[in-house]
Amino acid sequence: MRIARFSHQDAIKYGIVDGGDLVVLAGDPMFAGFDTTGERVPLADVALLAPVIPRSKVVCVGRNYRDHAAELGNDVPDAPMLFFKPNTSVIGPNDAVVLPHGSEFISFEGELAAVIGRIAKNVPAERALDYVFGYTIANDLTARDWQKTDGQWARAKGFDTSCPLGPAIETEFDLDGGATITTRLNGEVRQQGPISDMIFSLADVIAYASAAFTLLPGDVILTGTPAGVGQIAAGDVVEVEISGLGILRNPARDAA
Ligand SMILES: NC(=O)N[C@@H](O)C(=O)O
Repeated sequence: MRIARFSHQDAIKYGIVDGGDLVVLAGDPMFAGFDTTGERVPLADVALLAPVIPRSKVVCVGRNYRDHAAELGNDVPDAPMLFFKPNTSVIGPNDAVVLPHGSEFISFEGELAAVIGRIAKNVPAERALDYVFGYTIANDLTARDWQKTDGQWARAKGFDTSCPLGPAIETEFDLDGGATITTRLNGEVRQQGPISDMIFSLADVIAYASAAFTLLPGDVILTGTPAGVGQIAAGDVVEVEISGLGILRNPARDAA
């Protein structure tokens, strides 16, 4: 089932994608279940939004693909290397990435994202995927220069608009189905890597994270990026495609 969050006639709604239409849901499916209102809205008539605004946090994993760690001259970690992005960094499909003043190098990083559906604390890896509501696409935009100079990654990873999510949440996505992440910059393929290359599985990451902090319904986990990251500039368009989840497209512009 593919679930979208969208604006239509000045209202924010949730809906199940059904061909070219959205079957409107009575409320936020994460909290209100899947009752529908019976209303159908053409997809062409709506503006897709980020499929979820994380309740508390976006948890990210760094250097979870060997080839990406290597391309930046980094070793792979012994355990999932976690960092956060604030929910104020989240934007939706087609929203502009605003390149922050003061950074000379914003990099795209295409990633698979998981949306947590139940409160998760001290969850063992064997049961971790039971806590996943669904899957979507993310772009872990990074101020590479601040990442080097600041020491801590709060600014480099958390600036406004640094976390595009979308286009929708897929509740039936096969993690072992051979999906690949493809990132295109202005139509040119820059990243292409199978999610099977992840060093730490999503289940490992949920178990590791939930041992330290509680994951809430609506929290999002970014699972790392494969090799091929690069700079994005004003006027560019970046697309991240994951087979089975669609395409997340975002233009970039300079801050006013
Ligand atoms: N270099 C860097 O920040 N990478 C991480 O975000 C990652 O590995 O996905």
